[in-house]
Amino acid sequence: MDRTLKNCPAPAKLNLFLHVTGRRADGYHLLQSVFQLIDKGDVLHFTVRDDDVIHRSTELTGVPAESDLIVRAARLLQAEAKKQGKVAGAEISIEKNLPMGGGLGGGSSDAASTLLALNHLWQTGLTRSELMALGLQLGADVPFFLFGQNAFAEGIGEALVAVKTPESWFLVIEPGVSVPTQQIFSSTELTRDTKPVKISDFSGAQESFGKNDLQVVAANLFPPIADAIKWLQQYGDARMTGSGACVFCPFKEEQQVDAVLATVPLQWKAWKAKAITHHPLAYLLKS
Ligand SMILES: C[C@](O)(CO)[C@H](O)COP(=O)(O)OP(=O)(O)OC[C@H]1O[C@@H](n2ccc(N)nc2=O)[C@H](O)[C@@H]1O
Ligand SMILES: Nc1ncnc2c1ncn2[C@@H]1O[C@H](COP(=O)(O)OP(=O)(O)OP(=O)(O)O)[C@@H](O)[C@H]1O
Repeated sequence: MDRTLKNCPAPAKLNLFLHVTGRRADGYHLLQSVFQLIDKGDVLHFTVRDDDVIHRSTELTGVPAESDLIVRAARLLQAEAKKQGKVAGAEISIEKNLPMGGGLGGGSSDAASTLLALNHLWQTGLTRSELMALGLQLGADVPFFLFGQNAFAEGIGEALVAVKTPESWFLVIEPGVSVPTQQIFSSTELTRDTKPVKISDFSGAQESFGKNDLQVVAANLFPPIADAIKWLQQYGDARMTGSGACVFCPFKEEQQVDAVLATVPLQWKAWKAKAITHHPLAYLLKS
């Protein structure tokens, strides 16, 4: 039985497009989006404890341990372990690389990797769909990371179908602001009536498909987002991911990204990432 899992990746996602098609009675929005995994993310380390303490050994500025999605994910799974009569505790440390409030799904991916790693270490044996149901309690983006591959998402983001996406490189700009997702979704400026599309519309598109309906709202509220989009649009179809703040542009070749990366104004942090097809921890659920 493994007692440690070190260097567990928690990859980021990009929303290749994000359409808001309606609103549920509880205020959550109906979306259509394609979620793309990329080879950049946070890194988590887990060690099983002999007691039932869940301890986060890394400080995360602005995120107390009890509200950290990592700790909350561990506690949800611990409750399942307890039902099985198990004593389940863990020591967890984090290398946080993704910006918070960046639209890259960092916190959600951390939570998903925690569920995958601890389900393995504690031998709780939950299935993928059981973990996805637990994850949805933590946030609309968590089920996607547990799904394990690029997906066309509907519902509030939890109804997922695997989709093939182009082999791409991305240039990502962090505009230096943190966007509260709830503020964007609750804006009176947000349009909520984009006409529903079919997966085949996305798959059959030769060029970049759709738009991000949250972008206009976020860019108006946070001018650095508008500035980053305007700058990156010189090189292609630049757009925002999720509710922002990060902005990305796809390229076919790595050399093209490198060339543009070298010219990004110093005011922004920018990096390149490659599209990946599967979640790097997906193997934990295969056996
Ligand atoms: C914008 C996206 O990142 C796109 O992938 C997600 O829809 C947001 O996912 P998330 O960060 O996991 O979001 P949650 O933590 O579940 O929700 C944050 C807030 O965003 C709003 N929210 C979120 C998802 C959704 N489909 N409709 C919403 O209206 C709700 O007001 C909610 O209070
Ligand atoms: N482990 C965590 N990592 C990052 N943020 C966390 C974590 N746990 C809780 N949070 C809280 O969640 C908020 C949103 O963080 P996150 O980085 O996931 O945003 P995001 O990338 O915009 O996500 P999304 O694309 O899902 O909207 C943070 O501002 C922070 O308060």
